[in-house]
Amino acid sequence: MRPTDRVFVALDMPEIEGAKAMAAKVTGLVGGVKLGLEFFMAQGPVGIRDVIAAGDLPLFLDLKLHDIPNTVAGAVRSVAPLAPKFLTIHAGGGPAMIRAAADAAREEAERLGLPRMRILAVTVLTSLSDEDLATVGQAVPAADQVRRLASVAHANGADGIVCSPAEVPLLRRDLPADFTLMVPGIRPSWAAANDQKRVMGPRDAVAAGADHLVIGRPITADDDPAAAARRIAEELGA
Ligand SMILES: O=c1ccn([C@@H]2O[C@H](COP(=O)(O)O)[C@@H](O)[C@H]2O)c(=O)[nH]1
Repeated sequence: MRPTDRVFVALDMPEIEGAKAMAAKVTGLVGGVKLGLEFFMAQGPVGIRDVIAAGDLPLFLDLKLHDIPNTVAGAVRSVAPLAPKFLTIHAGGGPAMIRAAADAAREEAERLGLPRMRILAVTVLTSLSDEDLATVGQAVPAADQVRRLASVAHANGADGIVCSPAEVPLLRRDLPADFTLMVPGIRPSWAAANDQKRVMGPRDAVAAGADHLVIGRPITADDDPAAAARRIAEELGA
């Protein structure tokens, strides 16, 4: 994989033209685009198709599905025609929900004759600290909870997980090499942390064993997004 292929830029914005323009600015400097709740709620599947058709970048659809197994399986089937490379669900939905999503992704890809989307299970959001977890009644360190949820996700057919860079070294020891670690909470030394709490720089995250990095505001909020993406690519060895 080329260093730039590791980076998915998070296009967290509501407008189609803004998302297309940002994707165009960073094409060649990143490996794909991540469209999530802000864009999907505003523009839906039609908007997703529009952004993807305008460029030539793989899609990471970050919808963080979390519901009963039957409902999540239906949602996976509904987005399958968009052919995302990756789709997120919440690992906290439990074993049956994860299994339902993985089965639906496989069956629907076969039915439609499309490449199978990879199901990634979100473990503990990178915006949460150990103290935040204790506040909501999970009195274990984030790293322990991530490890537990990663194991549940792997055992139930997920293709990988979303975790913070801080947990990557531990998970790389526990999990097979082909289990994808998709890692947000990436902050180059020159970028603000914003609402992220469990963070690391891009080079350190890859050195720790991350497969892909999700990077939003350090690129998209910069006065020159292409220059920011280039600095990150250079930091990764491009
Ligand atoms: O635990 C998680 C899961 C998903 N995300 C998403 O990644 C990007 C990060 O954006 P930044 O601007 O680089 O903070 C964003 O779209 C989140 O929804 C995450 O941050 N943490």
